[in-house]
Amino acid sequence: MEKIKNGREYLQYVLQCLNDRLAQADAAILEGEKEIEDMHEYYWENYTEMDQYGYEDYDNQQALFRQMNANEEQFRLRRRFKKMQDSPFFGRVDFRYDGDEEAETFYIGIGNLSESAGSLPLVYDWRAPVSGLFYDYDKGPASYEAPSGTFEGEVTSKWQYKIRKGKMLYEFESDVKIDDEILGAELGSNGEVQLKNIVRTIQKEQNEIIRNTKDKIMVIQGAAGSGKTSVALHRIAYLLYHDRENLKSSNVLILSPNGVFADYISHILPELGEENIREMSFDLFAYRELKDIVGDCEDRYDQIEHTVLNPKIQDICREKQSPEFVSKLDGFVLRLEDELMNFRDVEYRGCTLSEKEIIDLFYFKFLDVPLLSRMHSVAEYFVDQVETLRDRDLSDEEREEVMERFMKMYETRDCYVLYSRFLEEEGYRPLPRCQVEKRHLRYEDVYPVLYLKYTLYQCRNHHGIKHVVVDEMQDYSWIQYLLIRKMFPCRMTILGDKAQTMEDETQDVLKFLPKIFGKDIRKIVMNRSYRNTMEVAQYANHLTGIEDMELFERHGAPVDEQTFSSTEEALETVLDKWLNRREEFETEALIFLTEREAEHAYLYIEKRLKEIAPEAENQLCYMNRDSQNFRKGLTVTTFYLAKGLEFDQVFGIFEADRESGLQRQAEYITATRALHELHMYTMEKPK
Ligand SMILES: Nc1ncnc2c1ncn2[C@@H]1O[C@H](COP(=O)(O)OP(=O)(O)OP(=O)(O)O)[C@@H](O)[C@H]1O
Repeated sequence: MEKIKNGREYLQYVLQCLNDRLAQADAAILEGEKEIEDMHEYYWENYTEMDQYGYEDYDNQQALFRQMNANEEQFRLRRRFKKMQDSPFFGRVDFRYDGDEEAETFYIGIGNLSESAGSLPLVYDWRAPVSGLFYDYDKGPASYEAPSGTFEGEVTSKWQYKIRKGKMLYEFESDVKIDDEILGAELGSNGEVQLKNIVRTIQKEQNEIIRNTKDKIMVIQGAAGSGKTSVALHRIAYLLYHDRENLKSSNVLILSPNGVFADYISHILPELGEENIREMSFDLFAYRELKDIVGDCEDRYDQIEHTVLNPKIQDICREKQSPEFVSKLDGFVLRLEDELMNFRDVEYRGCTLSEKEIIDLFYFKFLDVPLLSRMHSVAEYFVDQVETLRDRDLSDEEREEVMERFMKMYETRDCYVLYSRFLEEEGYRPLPRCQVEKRHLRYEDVYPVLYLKYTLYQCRNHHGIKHVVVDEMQDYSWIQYLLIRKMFPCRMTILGDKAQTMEDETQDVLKFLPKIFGKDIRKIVMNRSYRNTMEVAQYANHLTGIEDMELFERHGAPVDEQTFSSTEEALETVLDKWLNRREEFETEALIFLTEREAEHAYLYIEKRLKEIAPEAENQLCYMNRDSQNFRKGLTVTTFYLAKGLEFDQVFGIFEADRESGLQRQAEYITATRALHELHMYTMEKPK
C-alpha cells in the first residue's frame, strides 16, 4: 500500500478496504444484536431468582447499556463508510517533515478510514490536524498544529480529486490556479437544492475561522455570499469532532431566521458525519418565554410589514431596543425594590416571621435573588423554620398557603403591568389593560418585556447549551444581545452582514458587541463573495454603494432590468421566462417587498398555470413565515424570508418611486440571492 502513488490505484485499494470495514461493521452489529437478545432472554428467565438488593439486575442493565452503545458506534461507523463509498477522498497532501528525507502522503476525505480500528488511517478526516495543510498551504514551507505540538516541514505536492459513485472523474496536482478552477466549477454547478457542503474547497481565510478553538466569542462580518453560514456549520462540525467528550450536537443551538432556513441547512451536518443540531428563531424563543404573560406577540416580520406602510414606526422600535431605554428600564427595576413591596408579619400554625425579619431577609440575606423571585426564597426560609419546629414536612397544600401569604407582599408580579407602568412613567403610551389571553404585544415591546422578566425573575437556565450560533447578527438589537448573553453564557459564533440590515439604515452591531461581550470577542471580516456571478454581484453592490467586496471571477448573463406598467404584465414575463427555462435551473425565486404583493403574485401565477401549464403546478410554491421546507421550482416570497437562502435564478419585482431605505435594502437582499441569473423588474406607479 505504501508504494501506491497513483490516486486511481489508491482509490481501488481504499474501496476494497471500505468494503471489508463495512462487512466487519455488519458482522459486529449482528453479533451485538444477538448479544442484546440473549441478555433480554437471560433477564426474563432469571429475574425471579436475582438477589434481593438488585445488584445483579444493576450489573445486567449496565452490560446492556454498554452493548447498546457499542452497537450504536458500529451503526455510526457503517453510516460513515457507506457515505465514503461514494467519494472516499477528495484531496491529498504530501508533506516532508523537517529532518526527513521523504515526504509522507495524506489522503483527505469526509471521515477517517483505516484498515482496522486503531491502525494508521488510509484516509484522514478533513478535520484532523494534518488535513489543515491541505487548506492552508500550497507547495512550499508549511506547518500544522496537533495536540502534541507544532509540526514544521514542506508541502511537496497537493492533489485534488473528484470521485463519484466510487469512480474517479478527475485527478490532478493542484496549484492556486487550479484551486480556483475547481472552486469555479463547484460554484457554477447546478443540481443541489439546499446549501452545499464545502469541504473540498474551503478557502484559507474560511479555514482559519472553522478551526479556531481559542476564542470564546467569534464575530464574523461577511459580505453577502462570502460563506458565513457554510463556515459556521463547518465550524460546528469541526468543534464536535475535536471535543467529542464535552460537546455533543444536543449542546449546540442555532438562532436562525425561520423554519425554511433551518430546512435549507439541515442536511449539512449529517453530510459531514454529525447529527443535526437544534435550531430556533429568537422570536419563537421570546414568544415561548412570554406565554404566561401575554396571549400573543408580533414578530419581526410583522414589524417589517408595518414599516412599509409607516416608516416612522421604526424610530420608536429602535428607541425601545436601545442602550438608553435599557438603562431607564434598569433604573425602573431599582425603584421597584422599594415601591413594589408591602411588608407585613406572617403567622402560620404558631410560627411568626415579623415584618422586620422579613425586611432583613429580603434586603440582606437574599439580595442577590432577582426581585420577583426573592420573596420565594424568604418563604422557603420560613417553611424550613416551620418544618423544623413542627418536626414534619409541610404538605403541598400547606406550602402553597404559606407561599401565597408571602407573595401577597408584592403589589403585583405581572411583568406586563409593570412594563406598562414604566412606559407611562417615561411618557410613552401604556399598554392596554386586559386579561392575559387578550394581550397582544407589539414587536417594539416584546424584548423590553422579556428583558424585564429576565431581570426580575430567576429565569430558567439553558444549561445544556454550550455553543450558540447567531446567524444574521445585524438583525438583533442591543437589548436582544443583552438577553442572549444572559441566557447563554457560553461560546458563540455570531455572523452576519451589515449591508443586509432589514431597516432603512444599515446596522453595524460590531460597534456595540464588545460593550456587551467584553474582551472575549474576536472579530473577523470576510470580504470575498462566492455566490453570485460578477454581473449579479456588481449590480447588487451598485445598489448600496459597496465598493470593497472581492468578487470571485465567474461570469453569467447580464442582469435583466425591465420596467412594466402593470403587475400582470410583469408576472406574465416571469411566467414565460420561468417556464421556458425550467429544465435549466433547479431553484428560482420571485421576490417582493411585502407579503400582500407576494401572495397576490402567487395566486395569479397559480391561476395562470392551471390554464397554460398544469404540469408545472407542483413546481410552484408560496413561502410564508410558517413554511418549513425549502423546495425545488419557483418560490414566491418576500425579501425578508428569502434572506440567507440562494436560488439559481431570481426575479425581483419592486414598485418605482417607493424610494425608501427599506426598499433599497430589500432590492439588495433580493439581488444577492441569485446564483446565476437575476431579473429586476420595476413597476411603474399607476398614473
Ligand atoms: N469555499 C467555498 N467553496 C465552495 N463554495 C463556497 C465556498 N464558500 C462559499 N461557497 C458558496 O457560496 C454560497 C454562499 O455561501 P453562504 O450561504 O454560506 O454565504 P453567506 O455569507 O451566509 O451568504 P448571505 O449572507 O448572503 O446569505 C453558497 O453557495 C456556498 O456553497
